[in-house]
Amino acid sequence: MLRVEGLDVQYGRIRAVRDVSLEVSQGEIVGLLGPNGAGKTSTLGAVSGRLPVAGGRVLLEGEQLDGRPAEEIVRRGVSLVPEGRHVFATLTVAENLAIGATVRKDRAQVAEDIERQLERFSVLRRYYRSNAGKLSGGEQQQLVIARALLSRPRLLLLDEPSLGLSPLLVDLVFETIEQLRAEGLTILLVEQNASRTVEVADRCYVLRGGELVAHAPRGDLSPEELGDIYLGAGER
Ligand SMILES: Nc1ncnc2c1ncn2[C@@H]1O[C@H](COP(=O)(O)OP(=O)(O)OP(=O)(O)O)[C@@H](O)[C@H]1O
Repeated sequence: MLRVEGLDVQYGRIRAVRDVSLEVSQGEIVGLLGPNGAGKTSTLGAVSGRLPVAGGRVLLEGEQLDGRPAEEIVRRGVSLVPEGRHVFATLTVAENLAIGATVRKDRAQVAEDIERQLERFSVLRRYYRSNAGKLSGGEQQQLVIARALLSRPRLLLLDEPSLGLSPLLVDLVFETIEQLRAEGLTILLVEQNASRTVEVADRCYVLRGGELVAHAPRGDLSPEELGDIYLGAGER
């Protein structure tokens, strides 16, 4: 479904991603692991059109995504849940959800999809008319995932969804990821929580210093390799 070929991403003269190639097939959960500053967020930025591609190509089902505006990429079925749970704090949960559906015209189905997300994340129903800024971190994470789903993506890009959450909420996030895959979604999951990611992902890529250093199917990343990722992260 997604093919990234020889991707380079630059911030001025800083090369954040160098010659990265990866693939995500339909129905897969693919993990993208690596320590702070490895280039994971920059890779998702380039795929989602939020950052310019300095070199290489990004293809969705064979069609070129790089060079297209971010909104068109959403319309083509790729939705990003950015790092840091960026909700619109002064808007209600309802308004935040509606923003996720702005690329769609099928209003009746949007209403059905909102209902489906409120069933999935019951806390969002409870706070539907409250300002999103009042939600806890875990609740905001549920809101940004639900908001991303409202564009009806075929490919979901998740950037560190479990970061800073309590163990119970980390469980909820990973359960949600597995549920979404069961519903037919394809997922590229950026995480520093390597041990949980290798449990759910069909395959994992490991980035370090902007370069791809490993690619392994489920079960193929050794404890030593995982340990390296953690050590590289420098915080666990
Ligand atoms: N806006 C920016 N301007 C300049 N350099 C940046 C910018 N954003 C990221 N970088 C640099 O690009 C490199 C890759 O950063 P990136 O955020 O993609 O890594 P990451 O693997 O997602 O790490 P993290 O887990 O900390 O988000 C780092 O060296 C970082 O300092």
